[in-house]
Amino acid sequence: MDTRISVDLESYKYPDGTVALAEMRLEIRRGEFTGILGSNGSGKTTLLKVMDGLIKGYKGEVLLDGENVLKLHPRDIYRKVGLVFQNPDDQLFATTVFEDAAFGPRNMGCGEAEVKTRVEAALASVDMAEFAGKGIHNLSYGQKKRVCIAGLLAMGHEILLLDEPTAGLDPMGEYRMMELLTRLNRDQGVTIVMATHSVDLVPIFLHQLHILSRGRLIRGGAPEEVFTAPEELANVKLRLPHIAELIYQLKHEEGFSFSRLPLTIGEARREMVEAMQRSRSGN
Ligand SMILES: Nc1ncnc2c1ncn2[C@@H]1O[C@H](COP(=O)(O)OP(=O)(O)OP(=O)(O)O)[C@@H](O)[C@H]1O
Repeated sequence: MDTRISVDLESYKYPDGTVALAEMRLEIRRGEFTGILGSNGSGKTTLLKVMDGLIKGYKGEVLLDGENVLKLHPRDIYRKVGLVFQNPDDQLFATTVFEDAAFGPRNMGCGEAEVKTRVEAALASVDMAEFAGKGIHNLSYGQKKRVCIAGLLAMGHEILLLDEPTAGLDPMGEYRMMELLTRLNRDQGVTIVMATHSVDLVPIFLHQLHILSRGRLIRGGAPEEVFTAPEELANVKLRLPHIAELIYQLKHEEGFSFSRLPLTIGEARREMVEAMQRSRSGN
């Protein structure tokens, strides 16, 4: 997999002197589904804005497909990368769903036939085709989030940066949003980076995880490499996924023998069945 975004920052300070990012080094590779996990104020939104070229004035370098983001024309960034804000009301502004999703392609100079094709395909990708004529103000919060994503897909973005896409959604809405992002990633090859607090959803869906605390990268890797011990996560105001916490307690407090820390219900079930079999056979 080749690198699409490379972040190598010594530091970024907001104008009021707040150091929001420090010694931040990470890579986003083509086709990966990556999570940026951290507690409130850890620097997730700032990092996404740095990747999208919205924040400048940092010490260090951010590369998009090998080119310095600060030297690229905004048009060349937005052709490839799209940022979905946490609150859809900060992003949507047209009166209808179709018109909102059409804004980007029209702005890129696409003719009306091309705009229609792109918008219809993008709305279908996010399961919102039947809402094309509906007023934005009549949509639910979760539907608005989908329209935000459709607007970026209609522009043909290959990389989506999403700021807490599951925030404010009900449990089924969270799950459906993660399934939608998984589909875009797996079936359409969209590289996805999402900021989140949602430790329970992350291991089920994501390939890579970067944990931030106070603007610094604490650890990174596949979810099973990152979620290993509750103490380390508690230090950065996070926790293990519930299922991993249960297995961790059974192992460390009740003496059950598990070969590894499972992160999903399916993995936990397998581990428990194996542990029971070992216990019955006396091993
Ligand atoms: N415009 C700004 N001016 C000054 N400080 C800011 C600004 N925006 C963010 N900060 C500060 O930078 C730090 C990182 O903020 P950021 O919004 O990136 O965190 P976050 O991890 O996205 O938080 P949350 O999970 O609460 O959305 C915080 O200390 C915040 O107060």
